[in-house]
Amino acid sequence: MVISIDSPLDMHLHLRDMDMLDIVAPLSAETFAGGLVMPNLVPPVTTKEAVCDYRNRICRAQGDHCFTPYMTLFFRSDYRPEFLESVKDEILAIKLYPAGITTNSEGGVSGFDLEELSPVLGVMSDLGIPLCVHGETGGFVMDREAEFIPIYEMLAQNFPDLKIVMEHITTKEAVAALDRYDNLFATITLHHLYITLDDVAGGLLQPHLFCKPIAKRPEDRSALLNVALGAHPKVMFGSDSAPHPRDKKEAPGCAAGVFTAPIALQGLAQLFDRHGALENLQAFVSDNAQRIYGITPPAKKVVLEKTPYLVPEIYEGSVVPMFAGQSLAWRVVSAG
Ligand SMILES: NC(=O)N[C@@H](CC(=O)O)C(=O)O
Ligand SMILES: [Zn+2]
Ligand SMILES: [Zn+2]
Repeated sequence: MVISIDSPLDMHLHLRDMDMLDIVAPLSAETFAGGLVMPNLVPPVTTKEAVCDYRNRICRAQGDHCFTPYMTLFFRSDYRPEFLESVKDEILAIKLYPAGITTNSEGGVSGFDLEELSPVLGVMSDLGIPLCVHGETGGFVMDREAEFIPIYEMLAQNFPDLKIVMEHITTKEAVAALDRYDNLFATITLHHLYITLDDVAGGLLQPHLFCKPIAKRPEDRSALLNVALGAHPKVMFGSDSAPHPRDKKEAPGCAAGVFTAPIALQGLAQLFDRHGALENLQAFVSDNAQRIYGITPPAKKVVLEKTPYLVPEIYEGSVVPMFAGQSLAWRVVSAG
């Protein structure tokens, strides 16, 4: 069996910098037509110059693959309106992190005081710049996302014209919030469609499946599967592919992040096929994002075939993917 996907998009992607960028950028660019590139570098991407320089480094690293890096800026509440106006054509979204909640988020916001956030959110709304959010509180780790939903609601109510993307959702509470506000959208990762906390910590600890937000309960995964497999019009694929060097994962103090970019389309094809939902994969992995963000990615046809594919144990001796050493039921035959 063969399927083809037009211009697959990864709307939440960590490409990192330097050596890691050189390893992972070509892997995303090989099978995806574009991706929303996260700004949590060290230091974070907070100036127009940093956005443009980073885009140039990505384009150099991706080789001759046809791939559009859609850039983001790291949210700060002290951005001036003139700055936002001057940077708006270089970015697709601004990404907000609560301070210290995930990898390289120390420079994020330390509270959700509307008065403090309003000036920047108001200008973003006027300029049509979407807001992407890592939505977790500092509460108990399994409750962090559900506790954050009232903050999403407060933002959605106060800025009805601002598009707000709940990034990498993991709970049934986040799925339920989607339909309560016209301006709330979400990305869903591959790993959160496959795993629960049991897969991470139910047996021997699996560092390569450890990420923020942590994988949740079976009923949460079911809620995510329901909207992803049904290609709910407000959800998009965002891998949250978050590579870390192997020695930072297989270590005490394991870094958070699952590396999925090179196996994401194969993993999605296997999942949608298993659930008899292959006809919805195109919408989940491209069409919904095109409509939500108003983008037209480069034309790229990716052909997948139902033939076993052995996932590499490691890339460039450095970074271990999800499903390392395991066989997936689908392989990429061609992309271009
Ligand atoms: N998801 C993760 O566990 N890690 C991401 C950060 C993020 O997306 O929260 C990373 O940059 O490593
Ligand atoms: Zn995040
Ligand atoms: Zn991320």
